[in-house]
Amino acid sequence: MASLASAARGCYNMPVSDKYEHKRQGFSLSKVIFAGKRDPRDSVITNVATKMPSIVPSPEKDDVGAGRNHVAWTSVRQERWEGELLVQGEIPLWLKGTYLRNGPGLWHIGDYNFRHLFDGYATLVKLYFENGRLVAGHRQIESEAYKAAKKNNKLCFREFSEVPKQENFLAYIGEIANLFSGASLTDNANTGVVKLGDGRVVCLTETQKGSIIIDPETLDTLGKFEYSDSLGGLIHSAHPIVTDNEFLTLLPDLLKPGYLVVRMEPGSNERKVIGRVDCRGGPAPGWVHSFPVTENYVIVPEMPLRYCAKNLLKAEPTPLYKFEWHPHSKGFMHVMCKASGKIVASVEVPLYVTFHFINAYEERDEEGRVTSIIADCCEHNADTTILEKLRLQNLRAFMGMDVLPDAKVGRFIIPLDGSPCGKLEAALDPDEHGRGMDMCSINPAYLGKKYRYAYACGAQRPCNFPNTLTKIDLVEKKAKNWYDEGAVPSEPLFVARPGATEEDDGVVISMISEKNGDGYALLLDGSTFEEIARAKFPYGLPYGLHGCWVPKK
Ligand SMILES: CC(=O)/C=C/C=C(C)/C=C/C1=C(C)CCCC1(C)C
Ligand SMILES: CC(/C=C/C=O)=C\C=C\C=O
Ligand SMILES: [Fe+2]
Repeated sequence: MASLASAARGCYNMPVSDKYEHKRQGFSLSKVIFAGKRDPRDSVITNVATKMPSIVPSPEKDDVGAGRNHVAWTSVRQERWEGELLVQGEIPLWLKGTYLRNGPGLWHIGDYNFRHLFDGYATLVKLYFENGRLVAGHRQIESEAYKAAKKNNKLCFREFSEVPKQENFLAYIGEIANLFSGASLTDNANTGVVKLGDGRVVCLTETQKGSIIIDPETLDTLGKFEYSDSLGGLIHSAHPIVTDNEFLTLLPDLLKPGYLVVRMEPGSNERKVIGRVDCRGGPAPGWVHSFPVTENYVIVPEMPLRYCAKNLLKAEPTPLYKFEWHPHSKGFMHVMCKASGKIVASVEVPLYVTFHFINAYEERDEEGRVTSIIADCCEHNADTTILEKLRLQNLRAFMGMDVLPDAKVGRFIIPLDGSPCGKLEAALDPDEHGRGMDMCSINPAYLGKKYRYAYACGAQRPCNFPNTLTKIDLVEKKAKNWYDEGAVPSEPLFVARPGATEEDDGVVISMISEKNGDGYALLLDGSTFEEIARAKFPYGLPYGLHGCWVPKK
């Protein structure tokens, strides 16, 4: 057990093994005992499964509720917890498996507070469903960046907006040199989590070294996912396209502006090049947080929000962090044939800003020839201020003003007949979802295919962050919205009912951070979008980004 003295220093100085006694025997979850700091703000509850008393994480209640500091933007207090949750409503019996959600849940080291939502150390949350019951938990990912911060009580690697402070000029030069080799970049895998075709579960961020294998049951950090090829580069898309058959991703080339489109087989760590896209504008490739695919093509977006080598080197953040807005460089969409690597279209499109593509598909004529590609994304009306809005001080400062910039379901229409330009329009009236739009998912069986439904976060204004769950019907051009006043819901993840024939036959899982500092897991019916179950966590949940579903074998 940690001594009281070390406990008083808080979680950073305590080895994980000292902090917990933690066993799991099927559903009779045994002890989940936190031996850390005893603080009046820590709530003592009884573990639902065992009636064992346990101390569980709790947000700083004083700071939440009054609009000062929402639990969504408050660091989780303990490194891990697990317990069974009491379920209100009915969890369908067919729902068997684990929902995993990754995200930056710890935004400080000692007294030092991080600047941006994307800076936080990765917190994995799990919801394990079986027989209508639900076991939940969370755990910090043990990245090198997180471990070094704990050990040294300071930032040691470059995060999204944070750069370690150097003691002298020589150290500064050393750090810059390490930037070129990638050594000073973070491996804080805080963005997404994917299940590969071979069963390995990998947490990811935008640095390639931040690819970390975890155990979806225990949430243990198992080690780095090492790419065995020699493709090099330091960064990649945070959102590879992962199916049972392949892993596709984009590697931006900052030296000779372009992107490598690469593919990895299940069971392998070796990415192979499908082809290369050369950028058509600007001094650097556009930021590729995500990209879409169709059945036969990989769509490579070239956004006018571009990586910026100069900003990468800076110690102090610039308004757009490691990026720069280049409207004169224009925006493009490139279409590459997956089988041959040939570029079949490269069109100029209106300026755009997106983090997340929703889906894409091929439109065909009567003879079955592909005439165009439709690619949908959460589009921020070509306005980069969304990045600034995601600064923690802005998220925490909500005083009821309507400050979330408008966004829409942006639909790119990319002709394949050699026309030089594509179109970008709103797939439906953005007022249907309150002009907020991000954090999307679809039925994975419709990946790359003509589809009708998307699930995402929308807005009920006034707000400073997407605060609704929305089901978008792209045929009827209508949305159904779920809202809980003051709550911040995380990305809705659709899980199909086994054997379903309708696209929306399944459930939607989201995690909700409430305005009173509490949090709950929420299940909506995929079709009606009505609540079917919720389960309250014994502590408030920080906001999280992306999730995945790991079905029970
Ligand atoms: C959480 C999220 O959505 C995005 C995270 C992005 C990160 C951590 C980006 C990190 C980077 C560096 C540390 C330096 C190189 C550039 C860049 C990929 C932006
Ligand atoms: C949370 C977010 C945007 C919200 C704006 O409407 C973007 C997250 C990006 C990274 O995964
Ligand atoms: Fe993302």
